[in-house]
Amino acid sequence: MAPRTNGRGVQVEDTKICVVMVGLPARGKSYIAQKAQRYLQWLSIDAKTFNVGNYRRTDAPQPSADFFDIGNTEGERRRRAAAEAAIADMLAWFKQGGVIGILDATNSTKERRKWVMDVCTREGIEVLFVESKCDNEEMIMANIRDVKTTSPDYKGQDPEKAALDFRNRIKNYEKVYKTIDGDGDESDYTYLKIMDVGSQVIINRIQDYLQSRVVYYLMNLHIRPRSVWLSRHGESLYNLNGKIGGDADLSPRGHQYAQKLPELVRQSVGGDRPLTVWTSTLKRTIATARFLPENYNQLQWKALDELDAGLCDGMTYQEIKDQYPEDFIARDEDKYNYRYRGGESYRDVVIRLEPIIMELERSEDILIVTHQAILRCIYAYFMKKDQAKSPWMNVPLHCLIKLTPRAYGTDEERWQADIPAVSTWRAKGSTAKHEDPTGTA
Ligand SMILES: O=P(O)(O)OC[C@H]1O[C@@](CO)(OP(=O)(O)O)[C@@H](O)[C@@H]1O
Repeated sequence: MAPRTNGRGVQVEDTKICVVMVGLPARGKSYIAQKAQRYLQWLSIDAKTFNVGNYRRTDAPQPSADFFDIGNTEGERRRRAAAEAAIADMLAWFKQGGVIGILDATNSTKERRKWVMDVCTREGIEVLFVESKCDNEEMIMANIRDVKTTSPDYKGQDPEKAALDFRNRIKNYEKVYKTIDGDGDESDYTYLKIMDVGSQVIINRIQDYLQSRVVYYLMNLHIRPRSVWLSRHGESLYNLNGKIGGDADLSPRGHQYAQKLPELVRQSVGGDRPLTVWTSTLKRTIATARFLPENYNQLQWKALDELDAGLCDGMTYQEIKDQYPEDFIARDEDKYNYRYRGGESYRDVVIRLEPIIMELERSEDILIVTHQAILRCIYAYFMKKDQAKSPWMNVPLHCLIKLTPRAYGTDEERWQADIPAVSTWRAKGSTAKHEDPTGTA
């Protein structure tokens, strides 16, 4: 589409994209859809998933596998009606300003894909097909296990019967399923085809920046089991004094935490499996990671440095309130968007963390030793915390957090080191140097 100007002569993007999932059931389409939605929302790009199955489920009781047979005309009529309803809602959502709509369905025939393509093109919406093609039995089985325990279609049913029914449903789809093969009309389509969860990918006719961002992200996803460990640095001398920013050394208790960290990590890993360690380039995170075993690879990232407080760097919250009272109030009113004079906002931090998230998605087990604001942003990505709340989250010092991504969410465990530290958490409106977030002192 032609770019629009915003009145000040600056070109603004007017792209709207419908990401159309393609593939047989149990190929991880919903997983891909929800990951893409989360990634985009975290980057403040308005994205929403429209799951056709949910529309089908609202109008009738749970059907059996026969319902999905191509010869079942009533089934076909209802499945088509569900797709129409989902698309109608998506188009209405685009009109209200939505940017990336994700149509989560099998879209397994060329006819169905052409229909979606025509409807979207008429409305000026770009279409990006994302096909997950997988013949890996192990992965399909894992997905079936997951579906039969989590899908609303099989709620309360005998798991064995559910698995059998689901397998029959897949067989019915297999009768009509056509992969996007670049033949005929489809050779002009924009698509990403992911084979066996990333072992091979095919990309066709990617048109613009936003599409390429989505495609690059999806290419980096994997579903091998792994965890991400997060820790703040040990208590610093600045933390003790209630000062923000800076590049201070650890306090004596901070050093104790550094000595304790290898044991905490070993406990949470459940063995001697080495992790890769990422720190910031600031002294307090590097010092915190220095006793970790030598076979742990360590890497310093500038992108993991603490939120830059600009002119306020090195001040206490009380000093900021005294010297920049308006800024102090503005930050409390909208902490996510407030940008320190000459420094950064949480929104800025998310943008600079994007390559970290991309690299995390590509990687296996990683331990990140970083700072309060940075940890909040990374945590928010995995745990789907919204922007208004995440900058106010309490992330205690001397605590190791383990996040384990699963098919439909992320599990969290915490290990608190038995080493006291000040609290750097601050309530809205307060300038207290150290507060107790639980209120129990
Ligand atoms: O956004 P707020 O809540 O002010 O928290 C960020 C602050 O956390 C601090 C501690 O108060 O980070 P750090 O973990 O690096 O010590 C400050 O340096 C930083 O400005």
